[in-house]
Amino acid sequence: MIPVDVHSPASSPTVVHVPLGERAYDILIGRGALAASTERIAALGARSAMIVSDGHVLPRHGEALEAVLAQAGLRVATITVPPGEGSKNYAELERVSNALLDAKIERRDLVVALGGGVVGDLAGFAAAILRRGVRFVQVPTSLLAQVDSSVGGKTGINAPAGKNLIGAFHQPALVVADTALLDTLPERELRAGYAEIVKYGLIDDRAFFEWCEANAARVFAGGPERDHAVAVSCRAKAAVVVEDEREEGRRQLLNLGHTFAHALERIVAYDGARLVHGEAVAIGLVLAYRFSAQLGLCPGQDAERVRRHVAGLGLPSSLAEVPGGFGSPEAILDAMAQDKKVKAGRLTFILARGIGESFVQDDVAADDVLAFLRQAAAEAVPA
Ligand SMILES: NC(=O)c1ccc[n+]([C@@H]2O[C@H](COP(=O)([O-])OP(=O)(O)OC[C@H]3O[C@@H](n4cnc5c(N)ncnc54)[C@H](O)[C@@H]3O)[C@@H](O)[C@H]2O)c1
Ligand SMILES: O=C(O)C(=O)C[C@@H](O)[C@H](O)[C@H](O)COP(=O)(O)O
Ligand SMILES: [Zn+2]
Repeated sequence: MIPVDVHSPASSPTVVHVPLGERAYDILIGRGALAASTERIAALGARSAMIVSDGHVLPRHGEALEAVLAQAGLRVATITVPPGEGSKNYAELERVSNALLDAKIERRDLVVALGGGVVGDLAGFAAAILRRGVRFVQVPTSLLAQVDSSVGGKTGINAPAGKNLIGAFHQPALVVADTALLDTLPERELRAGYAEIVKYGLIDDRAFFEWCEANAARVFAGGPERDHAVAVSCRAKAAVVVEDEREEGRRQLLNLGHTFAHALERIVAYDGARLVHGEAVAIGLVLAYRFSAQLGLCPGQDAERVRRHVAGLGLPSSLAEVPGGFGSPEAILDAMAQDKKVKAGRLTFILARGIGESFVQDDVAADDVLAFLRQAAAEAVPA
């Protein structure tokens, strides 16, 4: 089964349906999607909702969401967490869970995540474990969250040992990706989110990568290209999730670049002032292609083309660009041992035979990884 676009009259949101049986849901995409979602939310039949947001997003978009929820007939409570990756931890999970219990949120009520991927992952995980599973709605407000984290049901928090190591699969009941909410997103976060867009081209859609090369500036500027990129990304992600919801096979492709990225995020101790997730992914995508080229799997020109595109947009593309340093090749390899794709102690990487031709490679030799990391570490920042 593949996700289905439901055609609607002009100016209505684009609807991508995610056909996951009893866990099926819709993604509403476009400017004004939030205001247009009242009936959909009312149809979920909840009595109460608790908005989980952060201190940057709530003051900008909280009122609009509260109005929609109230119009849908829901009683509304709110909790905020500090902005940034540091909130994906046990302490915030406990605080959010207790707030949900204090508000007497029941299984059929709604946890509504209003924010970027941090809020979505944290609130989604709280919903997954509260009363052994409460419904939740994603209202993603960062580009990254609209194109990736709000779809697919991966929820969780970080552990000192590694990224997203404590979590659960818990699908949302609805995703409302109102692209107008991105108008307040800082430029750095917009760029970081773009890394997860171009990832879909690199995974299996060369034509979309070429579209990205031609249109990245317009995606940053807003307008129809941005909405198009969000819709293409959601469709691409939904197609993979529908095929392999719990990441036993093909879904691992969505992890392209992430074995490197998550290791770097642990090394910077989830300090977004140094590196945010999308920036780590940008470096990881370039390294995954360069590693593939070093192993003789991928033409060097393709790896260079990926690097040029990423670097040309002002995203970091090398280890040397990790602010404050990346530790050492050995530290990166050590962090990779906690990757969730590890099987029987052996590393799995997403590698590529070319642009749009990625594949899952189990049993990658640690010596090959270390040799590559040593070479990548020795290089200066590329021109
Ligand atoms: N579950 C998944 O499938 C999945 C996929 C990709 C990434 N992730 C996770 O997502 C997280 C990264 O998400 P992110 O990049 O959205 O980070 P984020 O949630 O920290 O948001 C980035 C920053 O932008 C601010 N912000 C968000 N929306 C805004 C808006 N409209 N206006 C003004 N400020 C706004 C936030 O307050 C924050 O400071 C990471 O933890 C990553 O692991 C999860
Ligand atoms: O949805 C997925 O599957 C992904 O891998 C998407 C990634 O962009 C995302 O960063 C995800 O959270 C990584 O998952 P993890 O299982 O490697 O923690
Ligand atoms: Zn990611």
